[in-house]
Amino acid sequence: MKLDALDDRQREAAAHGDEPLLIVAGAGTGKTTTLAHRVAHLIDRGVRPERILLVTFARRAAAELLRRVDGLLNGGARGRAASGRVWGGTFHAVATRLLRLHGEHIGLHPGFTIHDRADSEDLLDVLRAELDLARGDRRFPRKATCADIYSRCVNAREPLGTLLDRGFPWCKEHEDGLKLLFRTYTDRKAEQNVLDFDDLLVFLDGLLADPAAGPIVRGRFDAVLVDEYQDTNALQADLLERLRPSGRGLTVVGDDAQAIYSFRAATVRNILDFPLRYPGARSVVLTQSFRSTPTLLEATNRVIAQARERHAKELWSARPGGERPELVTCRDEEQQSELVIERVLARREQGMDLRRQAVLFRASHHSAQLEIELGRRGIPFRKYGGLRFLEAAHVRDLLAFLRLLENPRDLVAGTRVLSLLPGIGPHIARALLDPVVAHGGFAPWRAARPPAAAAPRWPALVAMCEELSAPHGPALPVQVHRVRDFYAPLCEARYDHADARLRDLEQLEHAAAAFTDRSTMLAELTLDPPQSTQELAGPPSLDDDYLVLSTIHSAKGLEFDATYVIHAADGNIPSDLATGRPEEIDEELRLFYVALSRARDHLTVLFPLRWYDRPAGVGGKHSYAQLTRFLPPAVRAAFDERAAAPEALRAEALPTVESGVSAEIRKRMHDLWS
Ligand SMILES: Nc1ncnc2c1ncn2[C@@H]1O[C@H](COP(=O)(O)OP(=O)(O)OP(=O)(O)O)[C@@H](O)[C@H]1O
Repeated sequence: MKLDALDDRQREAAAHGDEPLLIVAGAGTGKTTTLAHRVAHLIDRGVRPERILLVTFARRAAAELLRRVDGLLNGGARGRAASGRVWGGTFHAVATRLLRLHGEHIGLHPGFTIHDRADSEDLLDVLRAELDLARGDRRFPRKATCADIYSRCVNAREPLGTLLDRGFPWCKEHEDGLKLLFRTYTDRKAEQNVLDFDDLLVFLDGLLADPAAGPIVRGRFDAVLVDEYQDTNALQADLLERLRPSGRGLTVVGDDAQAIYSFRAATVRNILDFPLRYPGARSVVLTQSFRSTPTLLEATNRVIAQARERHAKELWSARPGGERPELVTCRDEEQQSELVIERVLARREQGMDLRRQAVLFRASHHSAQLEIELGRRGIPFRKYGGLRFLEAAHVRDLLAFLRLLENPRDLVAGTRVLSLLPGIGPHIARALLDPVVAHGGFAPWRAARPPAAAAPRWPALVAMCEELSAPHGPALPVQVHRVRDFYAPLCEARYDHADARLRDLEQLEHAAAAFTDRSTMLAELTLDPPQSTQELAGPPSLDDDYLVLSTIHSAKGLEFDATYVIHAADGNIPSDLATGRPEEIDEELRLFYVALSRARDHLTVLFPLRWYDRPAGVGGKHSYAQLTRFLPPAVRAAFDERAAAPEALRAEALPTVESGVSAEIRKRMHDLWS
């Protein structure tokens, strides 16, 4: 296979032999391109595709990479057949598959169901009450905090005491209670044959450490390639070492400058320490950006140079000059939206499709005002990030039915389902579920006596559960349809906008046809949730044109001809929620860098001087903002700075001097004399 399309360093990485390989690839330097070539090269060299494991951050990324591999293998049926056999997916998806195949070696029942983060929180909440931990005058941590502590301990491989000292000192006094809670949580999951996200990795670790099963699983693969290595955590790095103890056949690719997931216990140390973990590892550093113009790189290089610890690498580009990035100060959010829309439309007039342009922001709610304005003017857009499809209550309800059918012992799913019926609360639900858990099926419900309010619907529920949980039940879309029919009146009774919600579920019914079985559908949706019903409906048609709105986290790995980074104010980026420790500020800086490095040709950073506290404009409470600290004068020198409407701005901007504290002081001084 030819590697002509690559530059020298990319080619060196793609054609590298079996020694451990670290590719440190700056933004836009062709990391994805190189990885795709490496996979294709391995296949071409005779490695069997099913012996290649490709771990990516999201299912979409794996699919996109394998599509490129296809193309490189000359497309056609042979290429597709080959790339289709490669093991691709996220750590969690790969763990699920391996555990279903080999978990029995370590006593795991292959029919386990998976709890996502919200389910884990629910179970912890139930146990917290059951164990009576919330008693006493000092408040026991909330369910979300408990889940956070638990997950961080597991993923960062840190003992509870140390983690509490470092990250949750206010919970230290509850250390014993937390230990009891987590022990009970672990037992309860075992009784229910449930694994949570963290368990998937922990059980895979156990499987690989098992003297009998470990060699079998390791022996499945000749090559393991990992994308976005900068966002892996300690447990994931250890898992990789268990898969490839000497590092032979292991390739990791990443950019420490784009590490943005420490809140999931990811550690940028993994990439920095790779050469120490695998002595003799080859490191290839890619610095030629094929994406951004030199003028944009000048600015982004200056931004990331402010990071405290990183692989020093200055990106360069062979592309001709280009337009300097702009930093635009706006009066307020309205003006910011107007300006973005004006530019977007002007560029579309010049032939740049809407979807080659993106508006990026730190937090999902930062785009609220812009969304209203786009809606008002009828400009199509798609938003990525923020509330995910699976977080919507009605979607969770429907999936709870499917999960219960899959695993009648899943108490969290069962409680959710039964609580939908009138007259049933958590205690009655538990009493009804206990015999089902003990029996492992729904037969005990035939003779059960639900409360009077639930009685009219009870026979239909029991009949549905028995039929759909039987071994050779109807096809998956039919099952979803049956559940949706049963659920529709409950949804109408419970939620506003039931029509729209039921339409979402119709999408889910259509999407069900694409999965081989219920267990795969549940695992895939849980592990890599779609962001919206549109995404569930499959890739958009080429005729669709829409502006992309995205949180910075969801824009990772993407590129656009023009990007608009809005709300570049301190408090937004770095986020108020993260301004504690220097490491957190560094992570916010890297996020800002990820945002700025998505643009190929045009970059506009916008900063509204004044913004309203939510909800937009209601109540009229606004605050004055400071430009983000990540754009000090030395960095701003690489930008063209301008004010959106200088006249209006000057008049409006003046009060900033006299706002807040100084205005208060003046008023007090004034009042002194009245
Ligand atoms: N050797 C090359 N010659 C020409 N174009 C290239 C080459 N390598 C990559 N590109 C192009 O450069 C752009 C960035 O490449 P790619 O998407 O692989 O970057 P990346 O390193 O994964 O980016 P990021 O880390 O920022 O997500 C793409 O448009 C890609 O087609």
